[in-house]
Amino acid sequence: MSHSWGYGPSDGPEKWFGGFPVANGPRQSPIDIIPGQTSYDSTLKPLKLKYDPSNSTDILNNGHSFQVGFVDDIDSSTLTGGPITGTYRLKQFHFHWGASDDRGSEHTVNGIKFPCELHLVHWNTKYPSFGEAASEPDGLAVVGVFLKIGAANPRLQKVLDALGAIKSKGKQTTFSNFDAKTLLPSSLDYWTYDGSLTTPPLLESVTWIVLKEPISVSPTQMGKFRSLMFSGDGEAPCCMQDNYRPPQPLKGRKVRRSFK
Ligand SMILES: NS(=O)(=O)c1ccc(C(=O)NCc2cccc(O)c2)cc1
Ligand SMILES: [Zn+2]
Repeated sequence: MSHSWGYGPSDGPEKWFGGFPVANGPRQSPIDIIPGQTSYDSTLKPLKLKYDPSNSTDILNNGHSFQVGFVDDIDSSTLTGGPITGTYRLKQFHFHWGASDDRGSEHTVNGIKFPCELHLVHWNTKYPSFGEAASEPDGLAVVGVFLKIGAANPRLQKVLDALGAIKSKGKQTTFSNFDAKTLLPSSLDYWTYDGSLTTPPLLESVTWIVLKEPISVSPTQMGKFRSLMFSGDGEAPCCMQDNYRPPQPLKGRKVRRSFK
């Protein structure tokens, strides 16, 4: 069965059920977060993100987005606290964005789309590897951060300046000494719910932790995201944009919040 999926009319989110039936499962992501329908949970702990800048390794165009990878064979860049128990290791971060500034995020808030959304992907160290954790209901934790149009964000610049070297699918280059913490907003207030990967294989193994406060991005910086290609060298050029899955049915799930 061909597992080639994408975001176009013939291979996009409305077509993923064919190859990945879990697409219509009970805990799919993303979702529309309706703040008035979330429950404040005073037992939720503060998020603890401890990222070691020396852990970043590379930046890769994987044909769906681009991701910055981290060394994850020791507990040096970790997520603890929040809604999770135990220690989760940072494996990579990546983004989803639109063809124009009016769309691009995967999660929405009261139906509002942001132009971009950052995902910091972590896996539960009670399992031996990311791959094994990815098939466990408590295997992954992804921190989602919204990007909102405003002043240029200097903390994004190092990432954006590297995109020229990974324009087409499969391109990869070294990316060292990047402190992922600099991408976080000042407040770590969050919403949390049980969900899934938002791309195939859509595994229902993600504890989602979506920060309430967005970080800024300028229209020019958004243009740099859109300079990437879904396509590889020698293929028909296809701009990397609108690489987001729309919100999925809540199916009775509760969304909790860490703040009053
Ligand atoms: N957009 S997302 O954060 O939900 C997301 C995070 C990671 C992945 C991912 O790692 N996909 C590749 C994969 C998935 C499961 C097992 C694997 O070995 C690899 C996909 C989506
Ligand atoms: Zn993502």
